Amino acid sequence: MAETLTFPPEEASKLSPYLPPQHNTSVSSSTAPTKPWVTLTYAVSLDSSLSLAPGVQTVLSGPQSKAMTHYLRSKHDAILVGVGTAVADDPGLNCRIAGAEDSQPRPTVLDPKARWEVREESKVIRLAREGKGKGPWVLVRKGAEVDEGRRRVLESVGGGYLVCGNGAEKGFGWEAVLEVLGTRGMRSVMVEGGGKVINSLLGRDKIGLVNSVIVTIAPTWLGKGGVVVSPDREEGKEQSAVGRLRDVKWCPLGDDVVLCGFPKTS
Ligand SMILES: NC(=O)C1=CN([C@@H]2O[C@H](COP(=O)(O)OP(=O)(O)OC[C@H]3O[C@@H](n4cnc5c(N)ncnc54)[C@H](O)[C@@H]3O)[C@@H](O)[C@H]2O)C=CC1
Ligand SMILES: Nc1nc(O)c(N)c(N[C@@H]2O[C@H](COP(=O)(O)O)[C@@H](O)[C@H]2O)n1
Repeated sequence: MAETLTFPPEEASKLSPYLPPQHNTSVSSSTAPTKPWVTLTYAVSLDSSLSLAPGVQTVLSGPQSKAMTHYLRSKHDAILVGVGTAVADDPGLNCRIAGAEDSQPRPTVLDPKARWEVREESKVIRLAREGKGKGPWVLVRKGAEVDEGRRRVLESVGGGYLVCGNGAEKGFGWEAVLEVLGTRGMRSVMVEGGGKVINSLLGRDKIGLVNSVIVTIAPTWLGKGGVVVSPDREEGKEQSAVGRLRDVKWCPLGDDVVLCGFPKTS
């Protein structure tokens, strides 16, 4: 049986400035879609690695910061990962906080070429079927060849393939991703990873898309060869475009420390 997690209210209150506005009502169909609030959140080692190697799931968060991640999931409408993570981790992408079982985020997978072999046994599908999570949305490029069996699996749990962008780009721009989510009533999205997703979201032309950053830092070095968070640096500049966070707060949680802050908006 899946574990149930608890996250103490005194810890939760420290995070509240960095969370999206909470809504008690469902979105009315007349509400114009707006860009969802984006929280970028992940766990890294002291050498900025998300995992030991591409395709390898690596536990970094201790129990308290893991509970924090699930608390964050309860505060967002959607949770987003790249297909690399979906393939490597077979993630559940649900919320397992006691008392927040009804606040399930919508799992969203960026998969331009529709290569994720989602099946009945995939954890996210099993959890959705058991009523412990929602059916995933898989964002694919216009013209992607979609497997009909996988489509049936997704749709059987209320998920599905969503076409994103105009097919002109290899992937799709973040603006297109957020538009697809906003149009479907998602007012907040928590981006969890992996490396390509995070580094692309911290790119030069993405300033203003990320509203807050919450990073768990685990007291370990994974060593060379890991999947590293390190966005491109503009030529001749002393830092990446996203630069330094403001209004920073450091919250120790067990052996880990959680860093919260706001990125540049312009
Ligand atoms: N420690 C942590 O908090 C986390 C660790 N991970 C780890 O990260 C690793 C996976 O990272 P990566 O291999 O870099 O894969 P990834 O999860 O970033 O997925 C990359 C793929 O996503 C798609 N994609 C990414 N950005 C896109 C965009 N803007 N538009 C369209 N498609 C886009 C592309 O198909 C790309 O090849 C795994 O080992 C996983 O365990 C993943 C999430 C969180
Ligand atoms: N917060 C955090 N700490 C770690 O140590 C991790 N490895 C991850 N990974 C992310 O969590 C997903 C798996 O969790 P569930 O099966 O959904 O509970 C994984 O896919 C990454 O997005 N996160």
